[in-house]
Amino acid sequence: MDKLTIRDVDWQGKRALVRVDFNVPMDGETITDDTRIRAALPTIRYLLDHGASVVLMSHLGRPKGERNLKYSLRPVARHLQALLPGTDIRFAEDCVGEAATAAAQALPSGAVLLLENLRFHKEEEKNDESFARQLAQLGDVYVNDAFGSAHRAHASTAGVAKFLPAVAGFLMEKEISVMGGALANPARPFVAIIGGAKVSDKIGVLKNLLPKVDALIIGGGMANTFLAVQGHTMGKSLVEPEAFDTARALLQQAGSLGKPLLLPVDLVVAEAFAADAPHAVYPVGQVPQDGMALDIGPATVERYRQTIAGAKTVIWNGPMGVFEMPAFARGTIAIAEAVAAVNGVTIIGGGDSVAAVEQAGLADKMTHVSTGGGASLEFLEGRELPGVAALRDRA
Ligand SMILES: Nc1ncnc2c1ncn2[C@@H]1O[C@H](COP(=O)(O)OP(=O)(O)O)[C@@H](O)[C@H]1O
Ligand SMILES: O=C(OP(=O)(O)O)[C@H](O)COP(=O)(O)O
Ligand SMILES: [Mg+2]
Repeated sequence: MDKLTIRDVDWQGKRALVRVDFNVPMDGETITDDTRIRAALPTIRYLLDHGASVVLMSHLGRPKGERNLKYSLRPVARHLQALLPGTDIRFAEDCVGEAATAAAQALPSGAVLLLENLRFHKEEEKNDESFARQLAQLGDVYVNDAFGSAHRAHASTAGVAKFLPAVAGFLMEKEISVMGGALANPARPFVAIIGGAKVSDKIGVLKNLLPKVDALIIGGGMANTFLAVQGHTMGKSLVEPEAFDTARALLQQAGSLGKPLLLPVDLVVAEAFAADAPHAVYPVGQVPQDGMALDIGPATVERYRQTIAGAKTVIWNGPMGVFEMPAFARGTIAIAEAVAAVNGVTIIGGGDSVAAVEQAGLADKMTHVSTGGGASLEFLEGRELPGVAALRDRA
């Protein structure tokens, strides 16, 4: 990587302001997968071992600029304490203002302060300059270790780098080098699998991804929008009409490139978005008016499995269904098994996708488990990520 890293800084007596991606999947106050927290530990440990104090900042979920304790990072601070026993871990109720400033100033070397959710302030996602300056006041050197958020140009991922020396953490460095290496000249067939719920967020990436891959497999919430564009009734399923034009253009692009773009042929349809909702398998086109497609069906799994089995490189982001509910986890687990069995390079990324693969016990069967979903897609697209661009170039 052509960026400075934490190895290039003398940390003795300095306060490191570190952007991490602690946007972990939660069930109430329980962290259901702590991969993203554990992935930041090498950076945190290095800084502490080299005489720094560490101020951590992150977002959690999408609280839309308002303080909402449902999205508090306090449970994450407790978990971090369990992962780093013997380390002084503190928590500040706000990421800016008096509470944050006083706590940062009082922080002795060897101690860690986690700030409350950055997205409790609308200025974060707006990349507001004065908000970025307030964050910058909390440290001497800025470290970005939040690969999972590096595709966002927010105050904590980009703006803050204007006001402090800015370097990469070990996770950021590792993600960029592993993904860059594996995908620079991918062995073929190269198959991308895309699912999940951030449809309008991620659909734009597919346009640049399609020419690079040999087949594009679409499942999960993402598939519903494509099926709707093809004229199928989707009942009460997650569908994003604002993404219809992009989906239509992609179907055309796939046709003119002669690239297989695989969509579900059957779906697991539930009567409600609930773990115990009555559900049944329906062929695409027969989803009842009041039904919700919450997983791909068995015939779809079989088709996807065949394409995956022949792949030499696979990149996967986004679960095939609402895997958090066991009744709708089958498609995701079956696809995870198919990817795990591939004799080639397999990269799975995304906070929720990684949780699903961990839950299936298949994470160590993958070549690389990335902390970034949207970030890895944009990286793969060939874009320079704003969170990386903002860091200091190696001279
Ligand atoms: N058919 C579907 N309808 C609604 N939500 C879905 C569907 N399929 C998958 N999801 C949801 O998508 C979420 C993950 O999406 P996303 O955040 O884009 O993936 P990742 O975190 O892996 O990048 C999961 O919480 C899952 O329940
Ligand atoms: O969870 C994340 O991305 P992912 O769901 O694509 O893996 C990142 O923390 C970014 O979150 P955001 O998509 O709300 O900016
Ligand atoms: Mg996610």
